[in-house]
Amino acid sequence: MTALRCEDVAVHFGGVKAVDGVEFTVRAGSLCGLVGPNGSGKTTLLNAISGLVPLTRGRITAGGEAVSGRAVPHIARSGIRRTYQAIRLVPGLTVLQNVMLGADDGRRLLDGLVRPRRAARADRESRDRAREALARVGLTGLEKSLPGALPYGHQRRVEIARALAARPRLLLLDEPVAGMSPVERTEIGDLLTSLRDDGMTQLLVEHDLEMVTRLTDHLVVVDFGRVIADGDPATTVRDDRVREAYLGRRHDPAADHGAGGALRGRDGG
Ligand SMILES: Nc1ncnc2c1ncn2[C@@H]1O[C@H](COP(=O)(O)OP(=O)(O)OP(=O)(O)O)[C@@H](O)[C@H]1O
Repeated sequence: MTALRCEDVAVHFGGVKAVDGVEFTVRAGSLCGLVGPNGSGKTTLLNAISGLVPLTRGRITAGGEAVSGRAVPHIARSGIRRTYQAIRLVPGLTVLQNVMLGADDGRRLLDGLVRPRRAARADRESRDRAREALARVGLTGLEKSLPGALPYGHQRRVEIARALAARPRLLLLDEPVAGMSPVERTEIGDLLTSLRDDGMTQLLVEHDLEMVTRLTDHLVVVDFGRVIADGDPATTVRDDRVREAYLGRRHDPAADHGAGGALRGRDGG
């Protein structure tokens, strides 16, 4: 079954063709990697799927329903949740409160104004879901901490918990291990595979090709806003077009890694 389908998706910013005719499918229950050199259009694609940027052309569907053309809250309520490249936690709220923001689909706030009793029930539900999500990412016991007091790797987990609290059907992850130590990267990798084992569909943007090849079921490689390779990770990563996109010459990107290192592509960012 198809969880996500992008058909001829284009996002242009004036003359910049950030995404230009992208086609790919993510199978339900799979962990799909989306890789490519710096500036190849990965984040723009995640933004397009989550409704943050409008499509110049094309169509995106999730579980058969149209996503393109919908507003961000509608897409979020339809079960598509994401994390961001830069951590976006609210510093003045506790870990639990931050995660509760993900569990709440906006109705709690509305109910609070007009139906206080129903709001109290929704609040309890959000709290339960948030605790469940924190347990899932291994952060039980840190509910009352402020995010700024936690190590960086834990803050990333809080972000993932916030997305999980909505019990999404599709989780978009934008470089969830960026800036992490090798141990933290391995732990997050284990978390993503265990979520996949639970049946959660994920689209993972990540620069570390060795990690992506190891974790994912399927790999989509983009360059200059276009898909240049798509398929089984081990084969795809050795495709000549992928080698050339990363290094501008024949090379084996997957073999070119130190532990935890990441090939950043053309500009080495
Ligand atoms: N809002 C914007 N306005 C103009 N150009 C943009 C905008 N957002 C992205 N771009 C450009 O679109 C291209 C694709 O950017 P995008 O951030 O999607 O790439 P990326 O593959 O996620 O890069 P990275 O790996 O460095 O995060 C780049 O040339 C970028 O400068």
